Parts: sequence; C-alpha cells; structure tokens
Amino acid sequence: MEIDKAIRESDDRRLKTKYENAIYVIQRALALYSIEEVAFSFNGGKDSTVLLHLLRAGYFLYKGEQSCSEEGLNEFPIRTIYFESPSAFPEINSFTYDTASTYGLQMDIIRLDFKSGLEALLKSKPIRAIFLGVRIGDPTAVGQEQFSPSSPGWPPFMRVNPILDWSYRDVWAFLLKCKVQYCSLYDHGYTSIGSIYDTTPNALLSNDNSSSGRETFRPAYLLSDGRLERAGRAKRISPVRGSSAVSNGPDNVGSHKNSMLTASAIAVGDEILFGTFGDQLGPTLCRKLHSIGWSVLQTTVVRNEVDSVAEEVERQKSVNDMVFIYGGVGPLHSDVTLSGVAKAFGVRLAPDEEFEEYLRHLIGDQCTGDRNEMAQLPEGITELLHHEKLPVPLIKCQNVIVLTATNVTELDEQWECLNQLSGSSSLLSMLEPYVSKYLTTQLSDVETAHPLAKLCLEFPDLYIGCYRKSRYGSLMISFKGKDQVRIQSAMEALFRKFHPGAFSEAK
Ligand SMILES: Cc1cc2nc3c(=O)[nH]c(=O)nc-3n(C[C@H](O)[C@H](O)[C@H](O)COP(=O)(O)O)c2cc1C
Ligand SMILES: Nc1ncnc2c1ncn2[C@@H]1O[C@H](COP(=O)(O)OP(=O)(O)OP(=O)(O)O)[C@@H](O)[C@H]1O
Ligand SMILES: [Mg+2]
Repeated sequence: MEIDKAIRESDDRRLKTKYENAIYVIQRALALYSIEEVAFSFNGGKDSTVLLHLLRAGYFLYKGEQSCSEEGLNEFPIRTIYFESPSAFPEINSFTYDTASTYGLQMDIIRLDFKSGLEALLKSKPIRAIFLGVRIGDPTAVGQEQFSPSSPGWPPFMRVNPILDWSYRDVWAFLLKCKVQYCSLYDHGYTSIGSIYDTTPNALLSNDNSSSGRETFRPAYLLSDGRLERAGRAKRISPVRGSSAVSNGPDNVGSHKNSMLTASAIAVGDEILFGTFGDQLGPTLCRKLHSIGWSVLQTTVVRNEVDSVAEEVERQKSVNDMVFIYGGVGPLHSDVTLSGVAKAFGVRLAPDEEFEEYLRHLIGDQCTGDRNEMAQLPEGITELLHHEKLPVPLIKCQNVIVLTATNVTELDEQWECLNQLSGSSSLLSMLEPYVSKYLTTQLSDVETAHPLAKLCLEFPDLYIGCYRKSRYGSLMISFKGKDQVRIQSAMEALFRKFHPGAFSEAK
C-alpha cells in the first residue's frame, strides 16, 4: 500500500508517530463498527484529503490482518459524504469529484445544511460513526476527543477524529511525503478553506509584487506558523472576554483613561505556605499595576495542586479585569498552574506546536519525545504574547496572564514587555496612574479615629488608609487617588481638624 510504504520509509519520526496513532484510531473504529455503519465526511479540504489517505491505508491494513488474500484490498468501501454548497469554491468542488473518481469513492452528495443532512442520512442509512478531518486548533475541535459523540441537539452518531492531534505542519508533511494530490487552491496561498464569501489567500504568504499589479501568493505548505492557518478566513465575533472593561483595541485605550480596572495576583507555591520562601513577586506586581492606574483587589497564595489553582482562578477571573498567576510553571511534578488554568475555564490542555518550537530553541535536545508536556496549553483560549526580549512568549488565557518570572528582575523584564505590547494592542489599558501622599503623626489612634472616619465619608473617591510600623511609634496615614488636587484638599481638611503641626508629610 503506497501510503503506508511512504511513511514507513520516511525518517520523519514525528510524522510516523502521528500516522501510527491515526491508523490505530481508524482500526479501532473499524473493529467497533461494521463497514455499513461508518461514513467518511469528505469536502476536498487538506485535512479531509489527509484523512482520505489515512482511511485508505487504515482500511487496507485492517483488512489485511483479517484475510490472507490481497484480493479487493485496494477498494474503498467506506461510504463518503459530501455536503455540497453553492458557496464552495469551484476548485474545491471539482477536486472533490475528481478525487472520488480516482479512488472509487462511493459518494453521497448532500445538499442540505450539516444538521438536517445528517438527520436525513441517519434515517436512511445504518450509520453510527463518521470520520472527520477535525484538528486541534479548529474552532470546532474544542472539547473533542478522538471519539466524541455528536453534540446535544444533533442526531446521534460517533464523531471519529483520527487526526485531532495533528498540527498544520504534520498535515503538509504527510501530503508532501505521500505525494498525493490536493486541491489547487493550496498552491495559491489558501491555507484553510471555507466558503467563497469568507475565504481569501493568507496574506502571510503574499509575494511582494504590488508593482506588477497582480498579487501572487506562495503555497500553503510554506506557512511557517500553523497557528495562522485561518488568517485568510473572515473573523467571527470572538468570545466575550473575562470582562468588558478590558479594551478590545487601540481605539479603546484612551477611553479607559478614567475608568477603573481591577486585577488580582495568584502565587502558586507550597513553599510560600510552608514559610520557607517568601512571595517575591506579589508586592512588586501590585506596585506595577498601581503605577498604570489599576486597582489590585486581592493577592492570594495557593498550593501546587490543580484543584486549588483552578478554584482560585475561577473565582478571580470572574471578578477582575485581569488575573496574574505565577509559580508552578514548568516540567516538574509540582508545576500544575497551566492545568489549573485549563480546568478553571473548563477546557483541556492541548499540544501547541508554536510554543513547542520556542521551547525547543530554548532547551534543545532536552525536549524529549513526540509529546512535550511543557508544550501543552489550555485549548481554544490561549494567546501567546510575543516579544523579542522574551525567549518564550507569555501565555494569556482570556483574562488570565501566566507569568514565568521567578524573581523581581525577571518580573521587571516581563512587565516591560507586557507594557510595550499594550502600546500596540489591547492587553493592559494604561489608566491615569494613582498618586499617593503620606502623613505621619504622634497622635493616638483613639484621637484620630473619629475625624479620619468622617474624612473618608467626605472623600469617598480617595483611599485613605492608616498603618503603623510599631504599636507605639508614629501613625502613618496614606492618601491614594487619581486626582492630586483632591488628595491635597483631603489632607488640608484633616489638618483643620487638629492643632497646627499635628501632622508632617512623609515620603
Ligand atoms: C459530519 C459532520 C458532523 C458534525 N457534527 C457536529 C456535532 O456533533 N456538533 C456540532 O456542534 N457540530 C457538528 N458539525 C458541524 C461542525 O462542527 C462545524 O460547525 C462545521 O464543520 C463548521 O463549518 P463552517 O466553518 O463552514 O461553519 C458536524 C459537521 C459535519 C460535516
Ligand atoms: N462540506 C463538507 N462536506 C463534508 N465534510 C465536511 C464539509 N465541511 C467540513 N467537513 C468535515 O469537517 C472537517 C473539518 O473541516 P475543515 O474545514 O476544518 O478542514 P478541511 O476542509 O479538511 O481543511 P481546511 O482547514 O484546509 O479547510 C473536514 O475535514 C471534513 O471531514
Ligand atoms: Mg475547510
């Protein structure tokens, strides 16, 4: 069988592993369901083209194990369904039909929407399982496994996704290694194909030939960052963020100048709770947030335990505009922060090829196996924050930023990068910074308590706090707010309540 031979003769270890896993899934499905009970959903796209050849190989190998003779092994008896639509590209349509005839596919053409089409199909045929070319990273892959029952509200069948864990690069490695035909649009810069209304060539593959008047594009397999395969697809409205207060674009940055944005910080570390090691980052992070006008509502310390992290993240993300979490990131048994974040959002960890590439640069050969645990990130909600000064991008899951800093110097660097990124994107809106004034007094707590309580009522827009460094030393009074004039007025109001010289200003 030519596909099996091409992969077995290749020296691409990663591709071999992906191939073997996919073939395993296909063979399990063929063992679970009779041939009349399975169908292949084929639409001429690159992923379904990969799947077609995997199914051909999988069926061949499965049948070969069952019978001694080679007779009939090259046929492909799996029912193939194609949802034909007038909004499909003509190239996709003709490729689908040509491929069907080349490989003798028994095609059922369905001219209904997916759901109604499947309802009709399942009524007329004994189908129980459908092979799909869905991959992690596709918007529809979130939450799916290799075997996933159809969703509630859909007719009942098993979705079988043999290439769920394949990356964009794996897809192209396979198609090129096996030298099989694929739809011609992929040679002209299309990297993911939807309808004629929502799909254009991927601008990242554009040749700079604007002077010639006709823009041309490089082939899809040259796209180096697979995460951008959908860059040529019209955007759907993205999921709602953790909070509407975080700006969604540069235009909004200014409009937040005077609004209130809140953050919290979560430190993950048993050693902090044992008292062996102090939280290095919390206080610095609070000061930094304050300096850009954000209010910090809470800092917490949680154990290196998935559920503890998940519960805290879940709580904080729903009441804050941004949550910062640090500690517990890496390959150690105690590094559970990303699992906790994933659990808080109800998603799983999935391999992220781009992140893996960064880690590979950083730790080289120590990056073992085909599945790098450190390159698993919360699926469908992760954004990598790139900055030239960062060896590995920071991870942002909706309104949760995972900091990898372990000390203040590293935090300074990461904060600077975050700030610079915020300048050109919507990351952290810069607000009017807080200003602070401090007074000290030798007056007793009892003398100051009542007038200070009244002052707080008179200046509800300011934070007026009191603390002392020792029970018998001087009392420190802090005034924090965004309006210098208001702070001055509050201080003067306080002076008027006591004898002159009762307070002195402190730095
Ligand atoms: C054979 C088949 C089965 C599908 N099963 C489901 C399903 O169980 N649940 C679901 O939400 N969508 C299901 N879909 C729809 C897809 O998840 C998804 O909406 C569709 O492929 C997206 O295509 P679009 O980007 O062109 O809208 C199915 C689609 C096909 C072709
Ligand atoms: N019109 C359709 N008819 C049959 N199956 C479909 C159709 N649209 C989608 N599918 C199924 O859903 C899978 C995922 O679709 P998706 O568009 O992500 O991948 P693709 O079309 O194979 O490749 P590409 O990402 O390049 O468009 C397909 O591989 C196929 O199994
Ligand atoms: Mg497609």
